[in-house]
Amino acid sequence: MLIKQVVLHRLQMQLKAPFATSFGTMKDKEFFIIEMVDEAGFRGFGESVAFISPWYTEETVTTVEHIMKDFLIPLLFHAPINHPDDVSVRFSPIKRNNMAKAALEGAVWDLYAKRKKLPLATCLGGGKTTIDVGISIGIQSTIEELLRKIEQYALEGYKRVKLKVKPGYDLEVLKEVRRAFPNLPLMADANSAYTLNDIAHLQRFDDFNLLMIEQPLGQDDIVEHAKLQKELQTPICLDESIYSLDDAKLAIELGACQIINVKVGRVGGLTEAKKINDYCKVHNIPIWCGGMLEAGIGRAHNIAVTALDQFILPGDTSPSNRYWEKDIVVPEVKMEQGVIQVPTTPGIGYEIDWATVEKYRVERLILENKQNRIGI
Ligand SMILES: O=C(O)CCC(=O)C1=CC=C[C@@H](O)[C@@H]1C(=O)O
Ligand SMILES: [Mg+2]
Repeated sequence: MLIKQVVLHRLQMQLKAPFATSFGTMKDKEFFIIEMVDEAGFRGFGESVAFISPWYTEETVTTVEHIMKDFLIPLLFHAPINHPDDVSVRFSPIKRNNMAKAALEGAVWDLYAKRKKLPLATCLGGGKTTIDVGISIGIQSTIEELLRKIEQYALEGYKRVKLKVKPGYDLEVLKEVRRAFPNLPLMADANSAYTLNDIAHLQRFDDFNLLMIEQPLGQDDIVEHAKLQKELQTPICLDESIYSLDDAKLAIELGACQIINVKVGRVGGLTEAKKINDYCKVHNIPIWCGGMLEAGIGRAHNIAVTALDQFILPGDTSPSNRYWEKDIVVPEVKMEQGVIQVPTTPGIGYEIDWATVEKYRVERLILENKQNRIGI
């Protein structure tokens, strides 16, 4: 296929409720929808996940725009693409900038699946018909409020609860949550809020029967995580430290984690996520799909990748109404009894709700392929 046009729609959507982590609070989400048109008139869609500030990774909405527009899209226009797996090879001269790469690669995968008239999950090799859903709860102003939220989400059917923790908002919170919900599948995400000086403190997390503790130390601390894991009973799950299959290999080999959170944007796309799936399957490391407060298109990509077989644990891909008054896809992503159905229609399996896109759009950029090459 030959990419003829890419339209970048920059959207700004208000979250239903602010989301607080150890690194800051988000009230709304700004991102790009990538609309990609091929020579046959098929349209594929991707979504960028970087935040407005570089507090989760170094990328931002503005760096994603710059890298896509000035470097990656010209590479895509350069020559036809035989298979979406070729995109990461085409992008390899550009260092990192994984979220920019993944946004475009996701649109190529959707295009490819639509041309094949197959669901995206099927094209990736995923066989699940439903995916298990967990929820990530931001830092709350009081423990009472947190307990009330957990009760509500448990009633809605979520299969596990992830709490955000940070120094000063951890042991007491976990103790109260465990007291109120002794059997709840529970985990904690620290977003790098601790250091190796906190080993004794982190050992106290072992009292709460957590499924895992996510990213306790810094993103570059793979060796330190290996040291910490030796001192903890609770399995460590890495998030911010894993940018690629190579990072996953290193972390597993060093014993830095027992579980991996795979975010498609962070690892540079669906092809890399699939490689991590296959490697972790061989090495018996359970994985799950993390979230970046996505709107419907990113959510659809997450559902498709979670259909792969090593995505054993419930992910953070919750339904649309968890975050948005109105999502940008129809139908919206729905959860029933803690599961989301994997779509069976071609591509991402959701239609774009253009009226809603226009309502939230703050900028639109149309890039045409001026190279008059012959497509396949
Ligand atoms: O529901 C989601 O989309 C996941 C939310 C979530 O936990 C996260 C979103 C963005 C950055 C982090 O705070 C974080 C995570 O670390 O997994
Ligand atoms: Mg995390």
